[in-house]
Amino acid sequence: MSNGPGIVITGASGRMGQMLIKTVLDSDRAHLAGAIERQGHDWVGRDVGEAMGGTANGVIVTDDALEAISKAQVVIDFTAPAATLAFAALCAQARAVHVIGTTGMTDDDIANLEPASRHAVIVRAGNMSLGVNLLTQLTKKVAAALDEDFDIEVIEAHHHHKVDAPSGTALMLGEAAAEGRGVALKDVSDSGRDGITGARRRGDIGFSAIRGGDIVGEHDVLFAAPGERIVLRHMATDRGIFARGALKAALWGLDQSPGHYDMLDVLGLS
Ligand SMILES: NC(=O)C1=CN([C@@H]2O[C@H](COP(=O)(O)OP(=O)(O)OC[C@H]3O[C@@H](n4cnc5c(N)ncnc54)[C@H](OP(=O)(O)O)[C@@H]3O)[C@@H](O)[C@H]2O)C=CC1
Ligand SMILES: O=C(O)C1=N[C@H](C(=O)O)C[C@H](O)C1
Repeated sequence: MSNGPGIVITGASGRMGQMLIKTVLDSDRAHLAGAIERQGHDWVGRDVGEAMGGTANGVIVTDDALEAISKAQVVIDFTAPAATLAFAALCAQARAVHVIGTTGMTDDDIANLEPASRHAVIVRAGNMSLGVNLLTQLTKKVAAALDEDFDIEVIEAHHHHKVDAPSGTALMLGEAAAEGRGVALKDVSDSGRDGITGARRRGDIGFSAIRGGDIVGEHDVLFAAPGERIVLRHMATDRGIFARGALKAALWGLDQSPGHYDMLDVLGLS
């Protein structure tokens, strides 16, 4: 007898895909209903437990996403923007909760999720950990309390495989800082400085990205003024924090009406 709702994991062979599979298998509140990989991937047709180097668990990796999703209540998806948009359409069709951790989505990509969110629950966040979501609220408060004498910089560091910058988390923190200041991030964002950039513009929110080794994810929000600095910091040392957040979002999403939600909604921090 299987426990709780059936959850499908996309991008099963990925760093987060494997962590999510372990987290769902360890949970007594849900069960693993499917594991999806793209067509031609060498995991397709194999038992996912064995493919991960462990014991068989009876879930065979498939490239037939619609078939897998139609048998589940939830899809947890940490893949890539184009794949996530395609999975959103399938989740809407199957009325499955779609938990999206994928980052690097453009404003157009996010707008393109809207039709799906009219039929199914979407929970999307660039970071699913409790710590980072709490940090967004602290960032907003500090930014609201300080004036533009304090330059705001978001500094992030990740492993050398990461393909997008600034990270989804850095953008969440930048949005929170902008909200605290009562400005739109798009009007004050400054990322990718290189060459003769000119002096820093008062009121800008800057972004810097470090890529190296196996860094799981580190984020500083720096408030720098003449004579003093405040640094708010989050350090992730284990991808399990993101997977546990995603599972929490999945279970929460089952009780919601169709719509587009984030982790602040799930954690009751909004
Ligand atoms: N919100 C959060 O809390 C977190 C978000 N992330 C985000 O999650 C995403 C994945 O990160 P990570 O696991 O490190 O990346 P990986 O590259 O390790 O994994 C991505 C997986 O998605 C698969 N994939 C990509 N495109 C498709 C497709 N079209 N159809 C099916 N599968 C596809 C990849 O397959 P293949 O290998 O064949 O390309 C791979 O298995 C990133 O956007 C990252 O920023 C990461 C951690 C936390
Ligand atoms: O790609 C990663 O690894 C991570 N991505 C997310 C992001 O872009 O912020 C979350 C976490 O920092 C790890």
